[in-house]
Amino acid sequence: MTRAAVFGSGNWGTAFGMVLADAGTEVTLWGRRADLAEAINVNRENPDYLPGITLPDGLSATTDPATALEGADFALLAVPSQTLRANLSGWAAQADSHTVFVSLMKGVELGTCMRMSEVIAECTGAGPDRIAVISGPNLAHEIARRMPAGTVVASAEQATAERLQKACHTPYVRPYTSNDVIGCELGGAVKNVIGLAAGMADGMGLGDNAKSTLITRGLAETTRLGVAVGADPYTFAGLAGLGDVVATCGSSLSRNHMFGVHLGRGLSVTQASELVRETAEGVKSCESVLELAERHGVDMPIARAVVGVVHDGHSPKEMLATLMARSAKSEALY
Ligand SMILES: NC(=O)c1ccc[n+]([C@@H]2O[C@H](COP(=O)([O-])OP(=O)(O)OC[C@H]3O[C@@H](n4cnc5c(N)ncnc54)[C@H](O)[C@@H]3O)[C@@H](O)[C@H]2O)c1
Ligand SMILES: O=P(O)(O)OC[C@H](O)CO
Repeated sequence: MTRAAVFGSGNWGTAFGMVLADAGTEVTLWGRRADLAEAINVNRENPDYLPGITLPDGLSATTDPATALEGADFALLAVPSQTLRANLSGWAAQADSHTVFVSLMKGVELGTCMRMSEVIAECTGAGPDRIAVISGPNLAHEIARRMPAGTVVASAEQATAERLQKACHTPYVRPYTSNDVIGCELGGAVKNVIGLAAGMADGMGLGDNAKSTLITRGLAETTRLGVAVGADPYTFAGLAGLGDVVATCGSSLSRNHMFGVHLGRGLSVTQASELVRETAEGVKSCESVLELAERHGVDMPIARAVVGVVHDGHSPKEMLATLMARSAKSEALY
């Protein structure tokens, strides 16, 4: 039987643990809190993140990373992107030499501008055949209710992608394989930044044309960055690109979207953080995405405008004025 350790018992770690278990994979969920692990094991529920959802039998929880990793074919990582490096320094040595590390995260590390698969490679020493990424339009609360979705399982090694695809294929999750790890990761990380901008537009009541324009031009600048760092531009037309940006920008279940809505309604970053208490990756990753773009000489006006609001004290109205005042140009798709 395939075994998986899932690190992070928040929304996505728990929901994706359910997917794996429903696909017949034996899952051990790691979390920091003993009381939450006990609630999961005894009550078959994660009351903090997915209240009212009964967890499948093939899923148990622990606070001990070694127990989670014992015999694991896959170690799936669903912690905040900015803590991954510190987390892996405590866990990596306990993994078997064959364990495949899988990023479920959608962020870029501050300071280094590394994608999560790059952080994994550096911290674990795993080669490309032992690294994978899963990304797509996957709102945890819908998946946990077994509502249908597609997703992308990406690894440089096709055999790794196919093994992981099998380990998470259920009647309600349809995983597609890809070899474009860079494109899938950047699609996931940058859509959170676009989601913040679209949320601000919604919060300001700017209408569907404005939001659609942000989605489309946001995808263009995401693709521009992706191509500059080695991604396949077509990946951004797929589930990990277009698919995810549409789900994020359109859903009130998206934390990034809702964070932006609060800002657009006039709340401060501190007030929005208090309302959206869960991980909204774009709030931090907008800075690392923009820095990555600048390192590669790529223009990302929407990401720059989001950084202006979230970190430099600009108002969403100023963001709108800045974006609309840009000089006229032809519509390059990236
Ligand atoms: N929620 C979704 O719908 C969804 C879907 C796809 C991808 N993701 C991505 O998955 C990742 C996790 O998101 P989430 O929704 O599960 O977030 P969450 O806020 O629901 O859960 C985060 C988990 O990480 C834990 N955590 C926080 N700080 C930690 C630390 N320093 N060390 C170890 N653990 C720590 C928290 O206790 C919690 O269990 C993010 O990168 C997110 O973009 C989320
Ligand atoms: O809640 P968000 O904004 O982190 O989005 C969740 C997923 O990434 C959507 O695919």
